[in-house]
Amino acid sequence: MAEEQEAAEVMWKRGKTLGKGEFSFVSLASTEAALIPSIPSLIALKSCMLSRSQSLQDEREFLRMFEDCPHVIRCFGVKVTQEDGLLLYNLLLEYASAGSLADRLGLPELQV
Ligand SMILES: Nc1ncnc2c1ncn2[C@@H]1O[C@H](COP(=O)(O)OP(=O)(O)OP(=O)(O)O)[C@@H](O)[C@H]1O
Repeated sequence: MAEEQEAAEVMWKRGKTLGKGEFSFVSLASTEAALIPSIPSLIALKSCMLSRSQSLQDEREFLRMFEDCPHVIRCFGVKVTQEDGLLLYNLLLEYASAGSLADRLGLPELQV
Protein backbone atom coordinates (compact mmCIF):
# COMPACT_ATOMS: atom_id res chain seq x y z
CA MET A 1 0.00 0.00 0.00
CA ALA A 2 1.42 3.44 -0.90
CA GLU A 3 2.41 5.74 1.98
CA GLU A 4 -0.25 8.36 1.21
CA GLN A 5 -2.99 5.77 1.12
CA GLU A 6 -1.77 4.23 4.40
CA ALA A 7 -1.84 7.63 6.09
CA ALA A 8 -5.31 8.31 4.73
CA GLU A 9 -6.58 5.07 6.25
CA VAL A 10 -4.94 5.26 9.66
CA MET A 11 -7.15 6.03 12.67
CA TRP A 12 -5.78 7.57 15.84
CA LYS A 13 -6.64 8.80 19.29
CA ARG A 14 -5.24 12.27 19.91
CA GLY A 15 -3.41 12.57 23.23
CA LYS A 16 -1.52 15.26 25.09
CA THR A 17 -0.18 18.39 23.40
CA LEU A 18 3.58 18.15 22.84
CA GLY A 19 4.12 21.69 21.60
CA LYS A 20 2.79 24.61 19.62
CA GLY A 21 4.03 26.63 16.69
CA GLU A 22 2.84 29.82 15.08
CA PHE A 23 0.14 28.11 13.00
CA SER A 24 0.18 24.55 14.23
CA PHE A 25 0.00 22.38 17.32
CA VAL A 26 1.64 19.03 17.89
CA SER A 27 -0.09 16.18 19.71
CA LEU A 28 0.95 12.73 20.77
CA ALA A 29 -1.39 10.17 19.18
CA SER A 30 -1.88 6.44 19.45
CA THR A 31 -2.72 4.64 16.23
CA GLU A 32 -4.33 1.35 15.38
CA ALA A 33 -0.89 -0.01 14.62
CA ALA A 34 -1.89 -3.57 13.95
CA LEU A 35 -3.89 -2.51 10.91
CA ILE A 36 -1.02 -0.67 9.20
CA PRO A 37 2.32 -2.07 10.40
CA SER A 38 4.45 0.60 8.71
CA ILE A 39 2.95 3.29 10.98
CA PRO A 40 4.11 3.11 14.63
CA SER A 41 1.66 2.80 17.50
CA LEU A 42 2.74 6.23 18.80
CA ILE A 43 3.15 9.18 16.45
CA ALA A 44 3.30 12.96 16.69
CA LEU A 45 0.52 14.76 14.82
CA LYS A 46 1.38 18.24 13.62
CA SER A 47 -1.94 19.88 12.84
CA CYS A 48 -3.29 23.18 11.60
CA MET A 49 -6.38 24.58 9.93
CA LEU A 50 -6.63 23.26 6.37
CA SER A 51 -7.21 26.82 5.18
CA ARG A 52 -3.83 27.87 6.66
CA SER A 53 -1.86 24.74 5.82
CA GLN A 54 0.55 25.99 3.15
CA SER A 55 3.54 26.03 5.50
CA LEU A 56 2.78 22.49 6.71
CA GLN A 57 2.40 21.38 3.10
CA ASP A 58 5.83 22.91 2.40
CA GLU A 59 7.22 21.15 5.49
CA ARG A 60 5.81 17.87 4.20
CA GLU A 61 7.67 18.36 0.88
CA PHE A 62 10.85 19.29 2.75
CA LEU A 63 10.66 16.14 4.89
CA ARG A 64 10.05 14.08 1.75
CA MET A 65 13.38 15.31 0.35
CA PHE A 66 15.14 13.94 3.44
CA GLU A 67 13.14 10.75 3.89
CA ASP A 68 16.25 8.58 3.45
CA CYS A 69 18.20 10.46 6.11
CA PRO A 70 18.10 8.65 9.50
CA HIS A 71 18.81 11.91 11.34
CA VAL A 72 15.66 13.67 10.13
CA ILE A 73 12.19 13.03 11.61
CA ARG A 74 10.18 10.71 9.40
CA CYS A 75 6.84 11.75 7.98
CA PHE A 76 4.38 8.91 7.42
CA GLY A 77 2.01 11.00 5.33
CA VAL A 78 -0.85 13.43 5.58
CA LYS A 79 -4.49 13.17 6.53
CA VAL A 80 -7.23 15.78 6.56
CA THR A 81 -9.73 15.32 9.37
CA GLN A 82 -12.78 17.10 10.72
CA GLU A 83 -12.56 17.69 14.47
CA ASP A 84 -15.01 19.79 16.44
CA GLY A 85 -16.37 21.09 13.14
CA LEU A 86 -12.92 22.26 11.93
CA LEU A 87 -11.06 20.89 8.93
CA LEU A 88 -7.51 20.06 10.04
CA TYR A 89 -4.46 19.25 7.96
CA ASN A 90 -2.40 16.68 9.89
CA LEU A 91 1.20 15.63 9.28
CA LEU A 92 1.85 12.16 10.72
CA LEU A 93 5.36 12.37 12.17
CA GLU A 94 7.78 10.08 13.91
CA TYR A 95 7.43 10.76 17.65
CA ALA A 96 10.69 12.19 19.03
CA SER A 97 10.33 10.79 22.54
CA ALA A 98 13.57 12.38 23.79
CA GLY A 99 12.35 15.91 23.03
CA SER A 100 13.87 18.51 20.79
CA LEU A 101 17.54 19.39 20.33
CA ALA A 102 16.82 22.64 22.20
CA ASP A 103 15.47 20.54 25.12
CA ARG A 104 18.61 18.38 25.12
CA LEU A 105 20.86 21.44 25.12
CA GLY A 106 18.81 23.11 27.83
CA LEU A 107 17.98 26.02 25.53
CA PRO A 108 14.70 27.93 25.49
CA GLU A 109 12.42 27.44 22.47
CA LEU A 110 13.74 29.43 19.54
CA GLN A 111 11.50 32.36 18.64
CA VAL A 112 12.09 33.12 14.96
N1 LIG B 1 7.93 14.83 15.98
C1 LIG B 1 7.82 15.35 17.20
N2 LIG B 1 7.92 14.60 18.30
C2 LIG B 1 7.80 15.15 19.55
N3 LIG B 1 7.57 16.46 19.76
C3 LIG B 1 7.46 17.27 18.70
C4 LIG B 1 7.58 16.76 17.36
N4 LIG B 1 7.41 17.79 16.49
C5 LIG B 1 7.21 18.88 17.25
N5 LIG B 1 7.25 18.58 18.57
C6 LIG B 1 7.05 19.52 19.69
O1 LIG B 1 6.21 20.58 19.28
C7 LIG B 1 6.94 21.83 19.32
C8 LIG B 1 6.50 22.69 18.13
O2 LIG B 1 6.83 21.99 16.94
P1 LIG B 1 7.63 22.70 15.76
O3 LIG B 1 8.88 23.33 16.28
O4 LIG B 1 7.75 21.70 14.66
O5 LIG B 1 6.59 23.83 15.37
P2 LIG B 1 6.84 25.11 14.46
O6 LIG B 1 7.63 24.74 13.25
O7 LIG B 1 7.33 26.21 15.32
O8 LIG B 1 5.33 25.39 14.03
P3 LIG B 1 4.75 26.47 12.97
O9 LIG B 1 5.16 25.98 11.62
O10 LIG B 1 3.28 26.42 13.22
O11 LIG B 1 5.36 27.79 13.35
C9 LIG B 1 8.41 21.43 19.32
O12 LIG B 1 9.19 22.42 19.95
C10 LIG B 1 8.40 20.13 20.11
O13 LIG B 1 8.35 20.39 21.51
